[in-house]
Amino acid sequence: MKVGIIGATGYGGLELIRFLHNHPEVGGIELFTSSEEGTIFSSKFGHLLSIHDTPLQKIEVETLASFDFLFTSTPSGVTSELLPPLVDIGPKLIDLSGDYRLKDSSTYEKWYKKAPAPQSIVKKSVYGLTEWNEENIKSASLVANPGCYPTAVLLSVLPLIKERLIDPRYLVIDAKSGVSGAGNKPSQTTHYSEMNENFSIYKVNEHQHIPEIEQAIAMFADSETAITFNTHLVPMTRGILATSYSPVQPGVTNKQLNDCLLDTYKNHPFVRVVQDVSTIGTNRVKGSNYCDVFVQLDERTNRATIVGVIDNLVKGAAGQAIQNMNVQLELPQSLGLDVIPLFI
Ligand SMILES: NC(=O)C1=CN([C@@H]2O[C@H](COP(=O)(O)OP(=O)(O)OC[C@H]3O[C@@H](n4cnc5c(N)ncnc54)[C@H](OP(=O)(O)O)[C@@H]3O)[C@@H](O)[C@H]2O)C=CC1
Ligand SMILES: CC(=O)N[C@@H](CCC(=O)OP(=O)(O)O)C(=O)O
Repeated sequence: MKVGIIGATGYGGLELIRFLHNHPEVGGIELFTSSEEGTIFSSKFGHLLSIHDTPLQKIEVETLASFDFLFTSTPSGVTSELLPPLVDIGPKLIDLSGDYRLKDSSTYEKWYKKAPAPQSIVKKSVYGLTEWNEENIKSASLVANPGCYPTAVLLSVLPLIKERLIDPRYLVIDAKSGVSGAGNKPSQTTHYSEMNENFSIYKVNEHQHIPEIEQAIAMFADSETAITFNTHLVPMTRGILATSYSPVQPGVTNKQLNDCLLDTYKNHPFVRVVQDVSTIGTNRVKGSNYCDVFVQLDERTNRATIVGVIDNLVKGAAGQAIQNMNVQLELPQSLGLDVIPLFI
């Protein structure tokens, strides 16, 4: 099977290469660029010496049309124009950007401040939160891979909202991310001397993942809600930890909350329900496709504390994208993704 990666030089692209390299069904991986055509990949990324010594190729629809799968890992606003001519002409498309996640074009315009993709194509796209949308992903021609924060948040809160154990009207989400979440383009906020030894909040009440989380809560848990969601930058490279707070419905117990998570994910290899809070943390999932979830009822306030942890570049991006490819091919979800977290 022939696979192409557009945006291969970015962090999401590099993680796609790392996992697809070991995927038994992938015969060839070809890498595309908008800015460095002809550059030998391993001359730019030394860790791929003797693994990817091929030149980066120019992005051309005619060339891309011959692939079985195309992964696009580009900034928002790129695939809204690039992908429409490729839909339904051959390759299955998996887009890691936010361009096809939001079903309402005016919502995309408002939060991303960019022109939306054509509505007819957005309509065809399938939201790739694997554990919650497997049946639709199977037959999708275009998968909109979820955002990194939404993955950590949704996998932890959706079961509890769906089973009406918590009240999503008062859901408050406090999320933290490592710096690789911002991609490889240098900026003032990610500059080492300004980010190191610093812990900051950003995009207060205006993060573009707010409408994505609300849309998914409506889609999978049948609840309309307006969430409070804020994001923080932590001086580390990888990882997201999202802590959500919500009142529980009257009479709900800690056991019911935990049983709900355990029951929801009993047949899902990548979501682990953690019982002992001392074993939850970004280094327990680092480099892997796991999402660890945790819930505990505060009996004093009758509010639940709900935690979701992922590696933003794996379950939050490349790993989930490959998990979706496996679903589309009706292969075991963990094929090519079965790695132990780095931990130390
Ligand atoms: N980093 C993360 O944790 C996550 C990122 N995402 C999303 O995935 C996408 C990729 O993220 P990430 O890898 O971090 O980003 P990076 O900034 O690290 O990489 C993006 C890559 O896109 C390519 N690119 C830039 N402009 C264009 C263009 N006009 N046409 C085609 N390619 C272009 C560049 O490669 P070249 O110059 O070679 O073309 C660049 O290396 C983004 O939409 C991001 O929001 C989603 C989940 C998690
Ligand atoms: C740390 C950091 O800056 N993270 C980025 C992640 C964004 C992202 O991946 O954006 P889309 O998925 O919506 O394209 C942010 O908060 O904007």
